[in-house]
Amino acid sequence: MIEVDVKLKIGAFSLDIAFSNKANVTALFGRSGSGKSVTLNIIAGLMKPDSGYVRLDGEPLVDVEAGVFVPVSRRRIGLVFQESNLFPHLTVKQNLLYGRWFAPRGARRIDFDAVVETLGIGQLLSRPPARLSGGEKQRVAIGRALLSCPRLLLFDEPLASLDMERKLEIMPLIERIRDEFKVPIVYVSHAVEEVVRLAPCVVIIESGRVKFIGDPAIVLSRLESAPAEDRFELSSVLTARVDRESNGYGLTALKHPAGTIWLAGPAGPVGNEVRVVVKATDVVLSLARPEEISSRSLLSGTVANIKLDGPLATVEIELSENNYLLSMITKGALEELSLKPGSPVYALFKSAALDERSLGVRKVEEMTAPPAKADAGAAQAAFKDA
Ligand SMILES: Nc1ncnc2c1ncn2[C@@H]1O[C@H](COP(=O)(O)OP(=O)(O)OP(=O)(O)O)[C@@H](O)[C@H]1O
Repeated sequence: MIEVDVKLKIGAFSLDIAFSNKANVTALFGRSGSGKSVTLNIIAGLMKPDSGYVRLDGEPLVDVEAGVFVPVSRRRIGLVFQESNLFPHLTVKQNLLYGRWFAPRGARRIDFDAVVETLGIGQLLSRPPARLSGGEKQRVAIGRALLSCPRLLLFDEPLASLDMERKLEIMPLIERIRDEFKVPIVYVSHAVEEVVRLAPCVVIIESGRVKFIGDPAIVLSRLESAPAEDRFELSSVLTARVDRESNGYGLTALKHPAGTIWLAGPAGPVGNEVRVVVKATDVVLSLARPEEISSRSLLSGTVANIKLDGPLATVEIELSENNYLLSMITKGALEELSLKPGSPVYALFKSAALDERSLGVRKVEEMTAPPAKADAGAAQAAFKDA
């Protein structure tokens, strides 16, 4: 359990953050300059708050009023930054052992070989960091942090400097650390996909304050709590179940209470619960059920709220209880459709706009039996069902 209640003024910026969370991963999410890294630095002990406390499992790491400040070296917190910060003069193995050196003898519960195996870095042990790719460096940095047998791992945008392929390699490793090594994590990220996949709890930070805290699937999809990102970042999270494994066209039908979502790839076995991220700019609204249209996913709902911003409008659609979808359309379209709270609407988006890779189901052959006969007739029937 992490408890944070701190205030800090640095120059013109003032931070006043309070949250507590029992979940294994807490994501800190917010736009650039909102105070995520300062919060992380206070938890790590790299910055001292003006007032307040940080507690880990009830034990204060800092408590200004009580005069407690545990120095960084004694907090037993593992840090992983955007840049791996490996020691250039040490080999991978020496970098890893350096992390281990920080773990008190009695607390070395995390096994060197298990970490090397989990992170897939066995073949890199004798190399210097200069001979590693960006993704490999990050894996070693995660290993070094893990081998210090930390009580808490802090990740500050660990995937931000990597390309999509590398991100998709490392995300499952962070999931394994979360699930197998059971070290609690505080994870700073700008990426909705990372937050949704890794964290059951997100803290939305805006201008140094906590704006909302809760399940990312709810918090990120509501107008009142969605972070004030630029419009291309605004996304909703839909929770659905695999209804049918891939049809003849390789699409997977996901059952959502408001309709069917078609995903352009695998999503695991029938019944598997998945969360898909839909960008607000990808969602089209219609008053009538559209026919003969290329968009595959069609959900029905009711307009809950509307926020105007210059020539654009963000429409929040209630799909089912605690299930919302944001759509960004033009103000002109909003007026032409006479949309207002309570209006029934259909929301459409293209399967091609959904990134099935962020679900973490990568090997089609492992998850889905090949279709007995991928004939076009069966596939078209599947489409009609949708
Ligand atoms: N050491 C410092 N001295 C002065 N101001 C600082 C210092 N560190 C951070 N700030 C300021 O505090 C504010 C919050 O910075 P912070 O790095 O926490 O933002 P962030 O949310 O992590 O942003 P990003 O996503 O871009 O990393 C910014 O206005 C920043 O300029």
